[in-house]
Amino acid sequence: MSDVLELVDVSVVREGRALVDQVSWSVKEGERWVILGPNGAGKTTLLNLASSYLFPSTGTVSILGEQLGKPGTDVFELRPRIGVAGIALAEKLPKRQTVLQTVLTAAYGMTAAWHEDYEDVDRDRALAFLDRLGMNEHLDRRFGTLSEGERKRTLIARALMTDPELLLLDEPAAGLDLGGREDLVRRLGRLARDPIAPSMIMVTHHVEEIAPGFTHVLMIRQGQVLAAGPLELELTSRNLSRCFGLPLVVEQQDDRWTARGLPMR
Ligand SMILES: Nc1ncnc2c1ncn2[C@@H]1O[C@H](COP(=O)(O)OP(=O)(O)OP(=O)(O)O)[C@@H](O)[C@H]1O
Repeated sequence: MSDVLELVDVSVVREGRALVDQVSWSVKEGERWVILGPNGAGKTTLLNLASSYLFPSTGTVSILGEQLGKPGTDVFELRPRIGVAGIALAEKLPKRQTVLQTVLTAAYGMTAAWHEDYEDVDRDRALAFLDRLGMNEHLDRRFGTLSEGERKRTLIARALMTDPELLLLDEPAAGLDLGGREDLVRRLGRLARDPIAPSMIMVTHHVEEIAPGFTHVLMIRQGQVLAAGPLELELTSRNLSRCFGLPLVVEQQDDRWTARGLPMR
């Protein structure tokens, strides 16, 4: 299996502080990774490196075989090969655009609808992804009027539009109610178990949001990797407690994970 993402001794330094500190990490084709860590740990910084929007201060980052900053690597050719669904993108998308237009514009690497002559094949693809994400009843709704859950599902459909080789999800279940979260976890699970779906990296704050089909976890604290490897080996009470800095018990049941703090004495 080839490397979809490879970080070697990567640091990102801002104002004299390492937001990501000497991180080495590799993601192979077909793997589905979860990044866990407390607020400010460096999760989004890792995702920004993986999306080619941030370059490391030191160390090397290679995405889909292309090393960032190396002569010959063109990030504008690389970016359409990476699907990104996150809050930062949602803020850039026009609120008056319909759900269908929001997904269709991704086929042309744009955020806004410039022209209406999209090809039927693109329209069919957009409709198929929206159906898969349970959005086919909302095709003509304006993006700005969607609920948090509907917005999140639209963004994932949009991220899939360019047929990416790597899919990056930044807290896809944040702000969802219990039903919305469970619906999204089921849909992400179906995507994660699809052998032709892209390699995936998802940032989350909660182990309950890890969908069945995810294979690996990276735990980060204060910019440093505490654990990285297969979920079954690394998502342990010991590692999670070290990561979040308090005693936690993690359990797995029927392909789902839960975590809780131990009572105070
Ligand atoms: N441009 C910057 N200059 C200085 N500090 C920054 C900059 N960008 C981010 N930081 C800091 O770097 C640290 C890591 O940020 P990052 O957004 O990667 O964390 P995170 O793990 O995603 O956090 P959260 O869970 O709160 O979203 C934080 O302390 C943040 O305040």
